[in-house]
Amino acid sequence: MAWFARKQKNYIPHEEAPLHPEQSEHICIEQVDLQRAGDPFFQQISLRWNEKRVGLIGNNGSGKSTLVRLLNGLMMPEQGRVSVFGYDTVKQAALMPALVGFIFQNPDHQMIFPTVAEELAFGCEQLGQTTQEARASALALLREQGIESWADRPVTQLSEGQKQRVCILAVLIMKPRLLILDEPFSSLDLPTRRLLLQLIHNSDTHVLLISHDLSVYDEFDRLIWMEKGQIRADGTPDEVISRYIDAVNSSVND
Ligand SMILES: Nc1ncnc2c1ncn2[C@@H]1O[C@H](COP(=O)(O)OP(=O)(O)OP(=O)(O)O)[C@@H](O)[C@H]1O
Repeated sequence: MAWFARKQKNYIPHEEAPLHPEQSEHICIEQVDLQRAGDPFFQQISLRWNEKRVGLIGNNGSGKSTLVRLLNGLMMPEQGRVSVFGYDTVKQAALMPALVGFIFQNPDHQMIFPTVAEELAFGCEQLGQTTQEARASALALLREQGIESWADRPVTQLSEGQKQRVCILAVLIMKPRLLILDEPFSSLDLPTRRLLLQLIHNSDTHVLLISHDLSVYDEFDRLIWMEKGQIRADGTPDEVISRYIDAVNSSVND
């Protein structure tokens, strides 16, 4: 939610957030109930993790997007509690935009500035930098990525993959502690997908990635498989992918 985080008027950099008595290294979903379209969807769902690279898979409608929206405060549990590193997503909702960066499938829904450098610089200004400092930080990041020549390019003239790369950089420059990506690669070719995966792996933030392309989870620490609003499996990517493929094969053969 680059756009969401960066449009917050009362943005509080998480380094300045008051210490919470329950500050923790974990992301926790505790006994959460939630309805969708008036029907119970999550019932007493619980999850807890602190691994750096976590994936989320499941068929269409299984609840992946709903689950990640609980983590950035875009949705609120009806029962139970959701906390990110000890910060309650409801009671401390104002901190979520700084703690949790969000990337959607469609970069056009996230970009709000005319040029690449402005898109990146805005996040730095939110962190308290002056306009000049923010532009210098944006240029430094573009240089580090080998794409300094993009600085003054209009974002409308970038390809989908280039836009998604800028969106990811615009979120990473704000140093969120958790980066959530909801189907970020679906319209991208293989080389761009690999480049963006590398970018994610090189960052030291916690990552939660939703993808229908199972090959992206190769180097992930943990994979969670959702089905009909429940956790069907949770383990290493190899274990969970093999169980998922078996289930898909047996449902196709039924
Ligand atoms: N805006 C909405 N209003 C009401 N119900 C919704 C809405 N969006 C999704 N749902 C319902 O919530 C449930 C979970 O959907 P969700 O989008 O979380 O699934 P998903 O696993 O992310 O699916 P996909 O892989 O298709 O993106 C589904 O039953 C869906 O019909």
